[in-house]
Amino acid sequence: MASRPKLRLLCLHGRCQTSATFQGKIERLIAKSASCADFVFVDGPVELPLQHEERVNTKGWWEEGEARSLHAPRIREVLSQAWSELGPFEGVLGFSEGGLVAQLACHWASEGESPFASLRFGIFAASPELTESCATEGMKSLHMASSKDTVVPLEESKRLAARFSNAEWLEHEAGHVFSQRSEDLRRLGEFLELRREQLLPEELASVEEVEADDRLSQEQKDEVEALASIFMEELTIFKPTCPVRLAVKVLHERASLRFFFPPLYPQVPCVCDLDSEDLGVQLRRRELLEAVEAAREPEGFPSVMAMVQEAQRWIEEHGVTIDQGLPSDGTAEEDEPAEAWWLCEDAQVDQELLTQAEKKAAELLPDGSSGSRSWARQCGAGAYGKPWRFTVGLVGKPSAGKSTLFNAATRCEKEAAMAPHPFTTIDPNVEPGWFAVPCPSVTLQCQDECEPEHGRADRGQRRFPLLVKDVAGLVPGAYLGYGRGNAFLNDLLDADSLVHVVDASGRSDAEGVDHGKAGKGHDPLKDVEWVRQEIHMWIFCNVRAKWHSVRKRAKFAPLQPLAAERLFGLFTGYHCSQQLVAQVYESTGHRIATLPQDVLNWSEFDLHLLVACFLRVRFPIVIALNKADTAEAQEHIVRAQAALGNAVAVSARSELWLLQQQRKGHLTYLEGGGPQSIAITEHAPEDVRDQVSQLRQKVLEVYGSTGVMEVLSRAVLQRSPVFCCPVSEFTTLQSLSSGGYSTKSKLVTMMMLRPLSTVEEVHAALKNEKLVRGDLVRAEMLHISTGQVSVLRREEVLKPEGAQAATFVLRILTNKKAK
Ligand SMILES: Nc1nc2c(ncn2[C@@H]2O[C@H](COP(=O)(O)OP(=O)(O)OP(=O)(O)O)[C@@H](O)[C@H]2O)c(=O)[nH]1
Ligand SMILES: [Mg+2]
Repeated sequence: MASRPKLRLLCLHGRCQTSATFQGKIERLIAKSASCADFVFVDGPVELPLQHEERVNTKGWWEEGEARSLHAPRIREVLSQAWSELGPFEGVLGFSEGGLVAQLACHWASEGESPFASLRFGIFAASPELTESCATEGMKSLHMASSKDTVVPLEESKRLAARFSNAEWLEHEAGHVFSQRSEDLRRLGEFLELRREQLLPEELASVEEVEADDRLSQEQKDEVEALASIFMEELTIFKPTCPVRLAVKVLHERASLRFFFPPLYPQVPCVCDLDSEDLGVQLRRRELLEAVEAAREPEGFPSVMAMVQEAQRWIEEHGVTIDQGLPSDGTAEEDEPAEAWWLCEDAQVDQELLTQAEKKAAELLPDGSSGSRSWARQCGAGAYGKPWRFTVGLVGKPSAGKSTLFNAATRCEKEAAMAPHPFTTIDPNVEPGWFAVPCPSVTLQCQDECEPEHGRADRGQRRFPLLVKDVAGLVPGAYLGYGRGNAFLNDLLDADSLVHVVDASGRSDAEGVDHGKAGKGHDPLKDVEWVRQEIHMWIFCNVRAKWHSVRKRAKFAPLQPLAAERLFGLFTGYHCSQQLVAQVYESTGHRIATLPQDVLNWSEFDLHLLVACFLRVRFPIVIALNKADTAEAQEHIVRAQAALGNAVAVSARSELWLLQQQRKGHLTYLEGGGPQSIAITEHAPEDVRDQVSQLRQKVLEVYGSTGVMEVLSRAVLQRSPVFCCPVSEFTTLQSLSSGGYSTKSKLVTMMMLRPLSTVEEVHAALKNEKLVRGDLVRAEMLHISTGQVSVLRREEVLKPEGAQAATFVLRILTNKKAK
């Protein structure tokens, strides 16, 4: 494991940005150089007025019209605070106005002013020059500039570079931006690596050297000493000793937690990071770090010990996915029968048992039923009190049309690659797309005055955003690592539900190779079964490989209380809580109280059933019978829809074509609509007219629409979300919008929340989005069908009536008025 510490780099945003937006702009650089440097962001001290369509105020470093000189006390204060709470920093990186601030920092460091003396280099992107000449002695620099920059001319950036001796120069064509071109990122990465080698030697320090360093506080020295006596050779202390940088091994040689003490630690928090080259650990990195962060002691107290212990506990608890792919831990029971079902090789899955388990699971948990159960809340960890940003994952075999559906669903200008050969897509594409929700304006008879935030109310529905994720094609045996195998399956983990894209034309075989019209005719119904089973086997094999660890706990009396936690913990890697797994466990007819005795007698079927039920709840799947426009598809679609509840005929290519023609001005098209939704413009070419008439005949008249919007909507509604329209008055139906203002138009704002959200959580979500201020005083609901108003209790759960999507018109009163 690397023994060299990382650089700390202070990043300064440009005018009209914030630390968060700037971080987003350079995220590729951060990702590429994460192993070499920590990127730390701070906000400028001047809050700029809200601009059109902005939801938060952006920041700047100087007031409007103020001279940008070396005399800048407000900026010095911000930087000094950053240095003592988040620093010290070896480097500074500034974009545009932030580049001026970076010059100030270099100047103060060159002059030896406290606390900036640690600073050794600067990266200046699209940076103007300070009016007064600043000191640059001892500073290395890299300058990024563009001849296409119309804000800061190239010449000015060149003059700035000339002020530094040995300046490195990097020119690009992208204009007034921080270039994210791979070539430029590589150069920047090399520059950072070199600084790291020069400034941070690969040398370790002893506890005595830490003790002897006068620059460190006694509290910091005491903590290092205590850690050394507890962790001994598991602890590494890096040189130089000030600031303190440590690493503690938490998983033998495979992972360490790194700690960095800012000068004011423990009064300000230490920085903690996970260092691991192990894939299993990296996959869980964010979760592990969240758990570790939550274990911090209050400020003023040493935290490293508690954080390391939490990491060790978490790793033990989640062992299943952490050491995925690692050699066995050797804990398999010696006395287990050699032919036991849980000791099988991966490839040995009893297909018959799996099919039976799926059937039983479908009876126990019919499609779309889980959202209305009392435990639907447990599905998807902890995002209550916030709007639900829903992600639909598109899965299916290669060339089924996933990327075409993705491009159609997201109206993506920069289209995901589509081609008639397998594995066109390797890395997942993620973009915002749209689905349709019932709009309450229809029943409330105000459709004409209703202007939804997105699009408009039409045919009783309105558009609502979601994220669509297009992943690589799945091939048989993916769970064993074929195709892109497990990496692909991992890409799906953040999806809230799945759309399985099936090539309903039957022209392509199981591997996705298109045999055209001459193809023998593959039965698309076979594909439908197979994808669910592939995901099932992936989870099943992962759990089965650790089954011995559940048995171990169930067998020995002192460990029995841990058996349930262990079993449920084996599922939490699929982004869900232990409580959810516990509820799914009970839905299979078992009782948690007798779990240790029961699981010892479990057959392979029992585990299949648990996995099948879990899958139905965690990853509900809707089928898109794609390529509905082809002649061969019709027969298959009729058969498939008769056999399956949740299958929609789709022609992704037609939807995409319509959107492209609309963009070219050849027609107008109401997305998701039927034969009447297309109006050809006067000057449309003849071939476009022909195509439209074919498309109407083959798709819209047969299936009602292209099916794209429909299939996404079904995928979302499977998870039973709650939709809320907050209004200021029921009489006017005027919406609440940003800042708590009410708008002139009716029912503008709609928010999607997780199933069974309470009134209190709706309030929290509205507050989170800055639609209301203050504490909840009273909540009222307008019954859309009767026009009656009722008062809601704060703990009241918002439940749909019947199978309809749950849409609520609410009036939330708080103790603070809108600003
Ligand atoms: N006729 C017809 N062809 C379609 C439709 N959707 C996609 N195709 C074609 O099917 C081929 C494969 O489409 P892609 O969208 O690249 O398929 P994919 O599932 O993303 O494939 P991989 O990325 O390789 O997994 C392309 O030639 C598409 O034009 C459709 O609705 N109708
Ligand atoms: Mg693709």
